[in-house]
Amino acid sequence: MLFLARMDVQFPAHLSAEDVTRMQGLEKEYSQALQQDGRLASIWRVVGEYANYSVFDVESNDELHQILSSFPMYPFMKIKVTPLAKHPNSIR
Ligand SMILES: O=C(O)CC1=CCC(=O)O1
Repeated sequence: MLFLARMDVQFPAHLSAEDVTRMQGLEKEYSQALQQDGRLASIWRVVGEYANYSVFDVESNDELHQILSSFPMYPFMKIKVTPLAKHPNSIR
């Protein structure tokens, strides 16, 4: 099952720069593991925003929820998920 997720990041003002850097490092590690195993099929930066669009390829809604809620920066992200179906005009 394919899902498009938009993630908007907003760190609280009281978080130190060191904590933000540490979070970003943990996020990168987790994100790259998901990319290695194919569940995070692609991730794109939204130009000019601290946000991304990501395509997930997973078995179920429950699996996607588990993945999203395990992102280290999950408490600091607003996430909007759109389920994707095959377009009838697609050649792939
Ligand atoms: O867009 C970001 O930087 C936050 C994020 C979520 C998953 C990821 O790899 O980065």
